[in-house]
Amino acid sequence: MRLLVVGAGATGGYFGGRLAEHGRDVTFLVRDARAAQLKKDGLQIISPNGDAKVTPKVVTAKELKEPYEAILMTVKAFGLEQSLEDIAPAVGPDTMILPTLNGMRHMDVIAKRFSARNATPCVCKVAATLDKEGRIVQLAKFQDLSYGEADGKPSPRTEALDKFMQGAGFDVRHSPHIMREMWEKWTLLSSLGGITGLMRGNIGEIEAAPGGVDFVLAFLDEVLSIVRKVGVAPSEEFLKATRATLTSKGSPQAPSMYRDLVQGYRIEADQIVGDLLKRGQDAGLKTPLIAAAYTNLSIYSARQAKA
Ligand SMILES: NC(=O)C1=CN([C@@H]2O[C@H](COP(=O)(O)OP(=O)(O)OC[C@H]3O[C@@H](n4cnc5c(N)ncnc54)[C@H](OP(=O)(O)O)[C@@H]3O)[C@@H](O)[C@H]2O)C=CC1
Ligand SMILES: CC(C)(CO)C(=O)C(=O)O
Repeated sequence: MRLLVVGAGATGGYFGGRLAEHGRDVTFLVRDARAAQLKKDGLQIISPNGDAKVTPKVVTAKELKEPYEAILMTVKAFGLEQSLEDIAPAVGPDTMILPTLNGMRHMDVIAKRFSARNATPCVCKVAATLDKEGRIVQLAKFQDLSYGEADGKPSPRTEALDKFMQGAGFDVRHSPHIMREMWEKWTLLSSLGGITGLMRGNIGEIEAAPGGVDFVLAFLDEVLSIVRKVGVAPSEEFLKATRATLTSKGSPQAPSMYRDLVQGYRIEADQIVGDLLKRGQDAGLKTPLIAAAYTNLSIYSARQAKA
C-alpha cells in the first residue's frame, strides 16, 4: 500500500512521520516552502513517546500523476477545497481519503468533490503542534488513529489499511463503530473548542472559576441535544469519560483550536462550532451557549482576517 499524506503539519507530520520511521511507503504532498524545509532539515518529531527524524518522500501538486490506495488528509478545514483540487490525479474510485480534520462537514465536501466511497471515516486523537523550526512537537502521550468503512463492516481495502497502520509506533483501531466515533470526537471537540474559546482558559482554569463546572456541563448538554437529534448518539462510556475530561481539576487540556487562537492564528470555528450550531438550528433546537461561543469566535475570526 502507498499512502499520500496531504500536509506535513502537526497531524500529518506526526502520523506520516511515524509511518515513515517504521518503513511504510509514505509520500508527503506539501507546498513549496515546506518542501524546501523538509529537504533541508528532514521531518523531525519531538515527542514524549520518543523523538524521530526521517527524510521523507516529498511531492508537490504538479508532480502527482496516479492514484494512491490511501490518502491521509491533514489540512485545516479552510484549506480543504484547494487541497482536494490538488490531489485529483491521486484519487481513483477506490482510494480511501482519511481525514484527520475535526467536525463532520469535510466528509460531505470530500464526497461531493469525489464520491462517498472515497470519503473514508477516520478519527484522529493527538495533541501536536509545529514549532518555529517546523518540527512536530507532540504535547501529550496519546496518539490514536481509528478508521473503517462507514457501514462498520471490514472490507479488503480497510483490512489492507489496517495492516499498513499496525505497528508503526502509535495506537490504531479498525473500528466497527467509526461513524459513532466520529460524532463522539466532534462532541468532545466542539465542547472543548466552544468552552475554552468562550472562556479563554484551559479546562483546569475554567473548572476552578466560580460557575465553571455548571457552565461546562450545560454546554455539553446543548452539544448532546444536537448530536442525539441529527447525528449518532454517543455511548455511555464515552459520556462518562467526556464529563470527567471537561471538568478535570487542574487539567491543562485545551484543543488545537484554542492553541491556534492564543497564538493569533486562523481558527476552524465554522467547521467545529458553527456547523454544529447550524445543524441544531435546522432541526429546531435552541442552544444559546453554543450560539454565544460561535459569536465570540466569529468576532476573533473577523479581526484575525483583517490583521
Ligand atoms: N493539532 C492537533 O493536535 C490536532 C488537530 N486535529 C485536526 O486536524 C486537522 C489538521 O490540523 P493540524 O495538523 O493541526 O494543522 P496544521 O496547520 O499543523 O497542518 C496543516 C498543514 O496542511 C498544509 N497544507 C494546507 N493546504 C495544503 C495543500 N493544498 N497542499 C499541501 N499542504 C497543504 C499546511 O502547509 P503550509 O505550510 O504549506 O501552510 C500545514 O502544514 C484540523 O482539522 C485539526 O482540527 C485533530 C486532532 C488533533
Ligand atoms: C481531541 C483533541 C483535543 C485531541 O485529539 C483534538 O482533536 C484537538 O486538539 O484538535
